[in-house]
Amino acid sequence: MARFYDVDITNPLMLGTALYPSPAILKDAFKVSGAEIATVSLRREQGAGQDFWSLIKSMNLRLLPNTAGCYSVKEAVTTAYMAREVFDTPWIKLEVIGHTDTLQPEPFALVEAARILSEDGFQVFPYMTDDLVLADRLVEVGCRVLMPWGAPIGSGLGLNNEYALKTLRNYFPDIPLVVDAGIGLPSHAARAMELGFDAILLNTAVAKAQDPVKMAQAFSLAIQAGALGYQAGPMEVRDMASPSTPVIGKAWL
Ligand SMILES: CC(=O)[C@@H](O)[C@H](O)COP(=O)(O)O
Repeated sequence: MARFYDVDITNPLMLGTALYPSPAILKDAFKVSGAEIATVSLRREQGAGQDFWSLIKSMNLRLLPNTAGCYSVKEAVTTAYMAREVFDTPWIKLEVIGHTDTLQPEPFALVEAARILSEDGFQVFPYMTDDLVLADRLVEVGCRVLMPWGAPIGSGLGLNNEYALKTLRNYFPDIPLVVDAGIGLPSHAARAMELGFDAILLNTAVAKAQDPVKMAQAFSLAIQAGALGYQAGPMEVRDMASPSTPVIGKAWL
């Protein structure tokens, strides 16, 4: 179970709502995944029409509005205020993009926007790189959840820097950590959970799968397996072989 600000979540899979082949497939993917949280983009889905929003509403999900597509503090903060108004939630997935090709977050603007929003009562989920110092600054300005990327949005590359993700886990044992973006396969998500992450946010890998509903189920199972593996306490990895069959009594043969 993860706790985001004052909300307990039983299913650690968070799904995006973009790029699905149809609204019916989106709905079935969410259903089969058991995801409780959906991220929605006020800006991106502005043209989606009333049917899209009615569908999202009917699915009874907790919404995490995002500031996708924002490139400055001003844009992100303005979008966050609009999202709070429209969705009536203090939650905001804060994206301030700094690079058009990699969609890498702009760390300085991210911290500044997170500071402004946290001071005004928002509960900020910052989409960030996996940088330890950036994480420190975000916590200093009030973030109580961190969302480092696995890899660039939509790339499907998985966990590009496991060392950095492990470092974040070690240094922030009490802050819920979510891998957000770049996940391509269920095994990537399982691995992040094995590292002790609290949840996974993904979109493209499910929406762009040949069978999004089946893929949503695969992710759900993989995340559950990874979380159980972490909780079970994995064995210590060694460089040397160690026989798994007892050797006692071998001399008698
Ligand atoms: C939907 C959303 O918020 C994305 O910006 C998110 O970061 C997911 O990324 P992927 O599409 O790579 O899973």
